[in-house]
Amino acid sequence: MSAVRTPAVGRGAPGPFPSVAPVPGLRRTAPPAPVRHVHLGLGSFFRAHQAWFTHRADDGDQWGIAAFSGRSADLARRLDAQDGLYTLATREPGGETYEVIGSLVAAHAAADGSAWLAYLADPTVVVLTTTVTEAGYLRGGDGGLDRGRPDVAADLAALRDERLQDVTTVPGRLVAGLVARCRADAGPLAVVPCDNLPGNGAAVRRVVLDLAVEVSADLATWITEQVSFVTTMVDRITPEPTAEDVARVAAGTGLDDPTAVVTEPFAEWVLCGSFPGGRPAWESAGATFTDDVARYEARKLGLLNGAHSLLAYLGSLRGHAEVAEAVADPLVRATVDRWWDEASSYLDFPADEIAGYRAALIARFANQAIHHRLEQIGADGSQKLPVRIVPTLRRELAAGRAAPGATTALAAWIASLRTGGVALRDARSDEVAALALEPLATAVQGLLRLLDPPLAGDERLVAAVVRRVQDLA
Ligand SMILES: NC(=O)c1ccc[n+]([C@@H]2O[C@H](COP(=O)([O-])OP(=O)(O)OC[C@H]3O[C@@H](n4cnc5c(N)ncnc54)[C@H](O)[C@@H]3O)[C@@H](O)[C@H]2O)c1
Ligand SMILES: O=P(O)(O)OC[C@@H](O)[C@@H](O)[C@H](O)[C@H](O)CO
Repeated sequence: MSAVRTPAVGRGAPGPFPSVAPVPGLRRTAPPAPVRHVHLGLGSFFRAHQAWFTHRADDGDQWGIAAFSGRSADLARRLDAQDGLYTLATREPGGETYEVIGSLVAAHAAADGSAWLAYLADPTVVVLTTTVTEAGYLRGGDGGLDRGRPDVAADLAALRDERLQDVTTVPGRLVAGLVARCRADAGPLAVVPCDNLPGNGAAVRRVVLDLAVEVSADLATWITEQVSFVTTMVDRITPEPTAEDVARVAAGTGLDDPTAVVTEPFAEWVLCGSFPGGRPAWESAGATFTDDVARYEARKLGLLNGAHSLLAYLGSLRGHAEVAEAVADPLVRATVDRWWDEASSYLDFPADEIAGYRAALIARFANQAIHHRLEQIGADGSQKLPVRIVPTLRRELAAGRAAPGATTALAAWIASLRTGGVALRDARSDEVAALALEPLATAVQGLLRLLDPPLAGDERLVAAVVRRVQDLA
């Protein structure tokens, strides 16, 4: 991996700075690090965040990562053709810098079940990270595994029949890998979810154990004893790369890299939990290990992600396409501030730190070099709003306050569904679309129920959301 390290750029570097010199070619000139870490969900964020932290870690050359795409084979094939190497472009308004990331040493298609099982049965593999979207864990309304789904039932049947390579869902793949590990007596493993879900360690542990116990009680016991589930707060704004991004990276580096990723300079990773088999020294690359991750999660999910969802729906209704554009709109910005005032009262940080965090977020959102499409953020509203907006809304309502910021966020989602703000892409799109077509009051009640059943029983809230949807439509 040392053969592909580039000069330290990006996080902490003073800006603005010009594009740096071309990176080395996208083929390895030295043997890669041994695989000790497996990742599921080979998307842009993993490449800008977890793989980058490992690349930057002091002992990164001991920690190769084998990553599996969530669904498609194309990206894995392209990365494989480049020995897993790819360009990470860090973009500020004043310029772009490039690193070739070397920590990804093998890229596999989702369907490569035999490789998945072989890695997880290998005692030298001790870390498993995931980025599969909030919806990918298939949690039901109570947070447990949604057992009513046909794909979950099919995975359970495959696991019981020992057809471990036939599973298709994320919980199914995790459990199949753990069956292989248990059989091989390969020892402890840390599962490290890196999606925007509060308490993501406990959330993933629950769906995994819900499925495992149906396969066998012994398997569930083995998982309880051998597998730790680490909770993480992850942060780095990384939009889906466009063809224009790839062309700009090629122009800046002199190398054609179809797998290039564009990200912002800021990066944060806060982790809580044990790594019984060891881990990379991610703290040497800036990660924080703590016993109390919940307050970091609450701050990030409420202030950053909550504002992102508000920007997505309200911004698109006002004709904007990207975050930087939407946050520059005074009406949208004022609503974000209102939402932040509401969310901030429940955060366990000193007021000056919250003020600093908010100011930094405005600068991050306003970064016009990052083309973060509202449509990407607005996907899966039924999964995201319950963790980003609803907890604050419930507390505000319990305190007898009207919560206009939170109310506007939910109303903007509903108005967007009814009048075409961001295009509907949702894990529950059939239900969401059908509810949105109902007469307004029925639609509001049904959609609030989908987010959080008690909200639908609050008549004052329903009336307030109805009025707000009418204002926005
Ligand atoms: N992009 C960001 O700025 C960012 C920042 C913080 C956290 N995250 C988290 O990372 C996740 C992935 O973001 P990304 O930008 O890499 O997205 P992406 O679309 O580039 O990649 C997502 C990966 O997850 C897989 N996937 C998606 N849905 C799945 C499903 N239902 N089952 C199995 N696999 C599935 C995809 O195949 C792909 O491999 C987000 O959903 C979020 O929770 C992203
Ligand atoms: O990635 P998602 O789809 O969960 O959410 C979209 C954005 O809010 C999110 O990706 C943020 O950019 C990110 O969480 C910043 O760290």
